[in-house]
Amino acid sequence: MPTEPVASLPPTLIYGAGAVGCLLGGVLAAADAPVTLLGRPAVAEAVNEQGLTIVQPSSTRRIRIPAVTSIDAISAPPALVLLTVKAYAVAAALPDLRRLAASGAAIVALQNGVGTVETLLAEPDMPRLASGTITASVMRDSPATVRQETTGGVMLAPVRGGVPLDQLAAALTATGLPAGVVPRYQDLTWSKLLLNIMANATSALLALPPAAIYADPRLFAVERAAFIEALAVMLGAGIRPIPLPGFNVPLLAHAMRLPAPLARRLIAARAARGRGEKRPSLWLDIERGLGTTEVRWLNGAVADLGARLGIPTPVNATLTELLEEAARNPERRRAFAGRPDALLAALGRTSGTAQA
Ligand SMILES: NC(=O)C1=CN([C@@H]2O[C@H](COP(=O)(O)OP(=O)(O)OC[C@H]3O[C@@H](n4cnc5c(N)ncnc54)[C@H](OP(=O)(O)O)[C@@H]3O)[C@@H](O)[C@H]2O)C=CC1
Ligand SMILES: CC(C)(CO)C(=O)C(=O)O
Repeated sequence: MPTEPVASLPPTLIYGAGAVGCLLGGVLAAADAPVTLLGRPAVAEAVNEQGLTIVQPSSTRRIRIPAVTSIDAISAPPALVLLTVKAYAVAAALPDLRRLAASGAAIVALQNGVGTVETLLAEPDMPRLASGTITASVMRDSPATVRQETTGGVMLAPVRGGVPLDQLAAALTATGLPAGVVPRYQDLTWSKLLLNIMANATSALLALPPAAIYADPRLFAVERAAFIEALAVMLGAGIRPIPLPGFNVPLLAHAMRLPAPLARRLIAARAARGRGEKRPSLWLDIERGLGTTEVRWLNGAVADLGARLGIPTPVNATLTELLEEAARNPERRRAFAGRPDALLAALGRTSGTAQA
């Protein structure tokens, strides 16, 4: 029997059976919530045949959850859609999302970065929208196995129209993933962006793990400058850092503004562990060889808002450009892989100095 918070969750479709989608769908299905996964054929086939294996810090479970490859195969129209594709895959999903919205579904966008909510808001016929973020780090080990690498939870925020966010938060919390609701989606998405830009673009370009980025004071200075730029554009737009499950973002923002050596001493060790064994997302994106990454929604969003507000964001703008070039052209990435001096030079930072 599902517990009361899970029983009150309306029929829910997880659109994007990847690491995050499988974790959220899996924990809800394990608690008997009415969830269906929508994913690629290899994933749907493996999940339907073998069940979905969820590895969490304190348990490993195999869960039965129906998986489909098309919205035409769903038995009843969902009332709720958790959108869990990458930000760069949202455009291709729009025709499905329009049909789902037309049949009454509310859509919760769980992408990292800033821009997906705005894309959905531009859709005139999506009256019920919300935003969400997950702070746990999740990897896919095989088509039907996902691994939650770090503890964390989910934070949700309304965007437009009525979305049963309190029910969703209560259901997720009942499954063991602490979840809450905040009033302003901009605070939510930008606070998560602050976490996501840390040791992400630099790590992807250099093919070095976050621990190596934080160990080098010159690279830490780049991280700190990118973070402070992002914070400046947020504050300039009236957006505030807020606490997210497992991450005190306001305290992090305070620590980052301390002098660089002190900031590094306070932040480096915790930040290096933030993703567990998972590589930073932009590194994973670039290695998939699709020619695209989520950098436009991360550092790129900082540069875009900075340009609109007249706030300089040279580090984020350059990291966006370099990563986009490297995603399109592997030769460009080879120029930086394992070569901090080359990246520092491309960022206009004299090698050997730790500029603020
Ligand atoms: N993994 C993590 O630890 C965290 C990720 N996030 C964010 O959550 C979002 C999802 O990330 P993650 O789960 O890691 O990404 P994944 O790439 O693991 O999952 C997305 C899945 O959706 C599939 N997909 C994309 N478009 C469609 C479509 N039209 N129809 C069916 N399936 C589709 C993808 O298939 P294919 O690959 O073939 O396109 C992929 O299997 C991202 O924005 C990410 O930044 C947030 C917090 C933590
Ligand atoms: C940083 C993390 C793990 C969650 O906070 C994340 O969002 C990601 O790696 O994509």
